[in-house]
Amino acid sequence: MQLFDHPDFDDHEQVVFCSDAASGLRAIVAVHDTALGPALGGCRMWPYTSDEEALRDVLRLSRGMTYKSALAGLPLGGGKSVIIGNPRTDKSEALLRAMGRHVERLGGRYIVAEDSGTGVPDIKTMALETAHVSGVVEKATTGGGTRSGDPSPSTAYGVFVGLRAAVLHRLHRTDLEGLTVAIQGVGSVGGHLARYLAEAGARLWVADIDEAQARRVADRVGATPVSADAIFDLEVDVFAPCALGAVLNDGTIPRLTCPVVAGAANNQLAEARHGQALADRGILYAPDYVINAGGVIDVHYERAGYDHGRVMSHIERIADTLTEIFARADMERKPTAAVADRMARQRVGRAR
Ligand SMILES: NC(=O)C1=CN([C@@H]2O[C@H](COP(=O)(O)OP(=O)(O)OC[C@H]3O[C@@H](n4cnc5c(N)ncnc54)[C@H](O)[C@@H]3O)[C@@H](O)[C@H]2O)C=CC1
Ligand SMILES: O=C(O)CCC(=O)C(=O)O
Repeated sequence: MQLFDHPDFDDHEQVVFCSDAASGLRAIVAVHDTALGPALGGCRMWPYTSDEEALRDVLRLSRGMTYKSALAGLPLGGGKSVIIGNPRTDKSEALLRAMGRHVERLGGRYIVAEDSGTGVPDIKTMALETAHVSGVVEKATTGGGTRSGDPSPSTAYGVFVGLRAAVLHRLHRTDLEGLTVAIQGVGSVGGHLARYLAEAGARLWVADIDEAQARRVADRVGATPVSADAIFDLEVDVFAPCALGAVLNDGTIPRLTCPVVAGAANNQLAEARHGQALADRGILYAPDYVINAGGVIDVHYERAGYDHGRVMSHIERIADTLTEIFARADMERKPTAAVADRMARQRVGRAR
């Protein structure tokens, strides 16, 4: 397995392979860049079929976090971790505590939070061994209620305001009444996004490999459930990928007829060239790490002093950042993803 010469290595500051024989933990922590601050990023648990697949995922995810925090204007660097295993069957207190001890050994260079396959209780278990966690504290909302440490509702809100900005730019529409949206993956973020969109009057189609979950969300928000494969072929205004990565690839892009792709999933482009492939088809792509920054904004304020109103207005600035990226991409005739990458690298470069 390549490491320093890995195509996704991208000068990572530190990559740590973690194991714990007693609990069966096998994990990788990737710290991409700490120029702007400590590397904050979620811990994904997934039954990777090879170590190589896990390494590639964590390297791409952690670089994405550097760019995400940079363009969200946060004093944070980029990192991420993956646990190799099935979150339904392989999770145990011993395994999560072992992961917490590995995070603690990094001395605060990496701060762990939730991602696919981990939730608030898991991060709370890690917190028994390390203080370097976020996404765990119950927070008061402006409506007078409370919200758990789970950043997913904030991520979904950011995707919602970002999607609105993309629709305004590409379709010149200021309201979402009757807008048609296909959501791929209706777990934590996709489920909340469906609610925001339904409340705004959008017509929704939802798909999930967990078909019961797709039906539950569809019933709740009045959407139409479709199969996980059919979601790419719908004639809709917006395709919102909210499952896992590499969903925009040589096989799927030719099937899309929507003018806008705007969703929460990390690493949506299988390869950088797929940003150009979308632009060639006239599809406006909202770069993933820009539109899905609501979660990292939320967990940042959890550590820096939480004020729900301030968090929401910071998240709403995602729309301004996207609008700037779309305008520059139009002007320079470049894919939006390439423009966003350049802006993020400039911000990190200035911090260095
Ligand atoms: N949770 C958060 O706050 C944030 C999440 N993200 C990203 O958003 C994505 C979704 O995250 P969560 O909602 O937290 O994860 P989740 O695990 O709660 O939900 C993902 C859903 O997608 C479904 N799924 C997986 N593969 C699928 C496929 N091929 N077709 C259809 N459905 C499929 C799963 O069954 C699951 O219901 C991930 O890529 C994550 O990295 C990004 C920023 C923050
Ligand atoms: O949402 C989180 O749990 C923290 C940030 C993160 O990992 C992400 O944005 O992918």
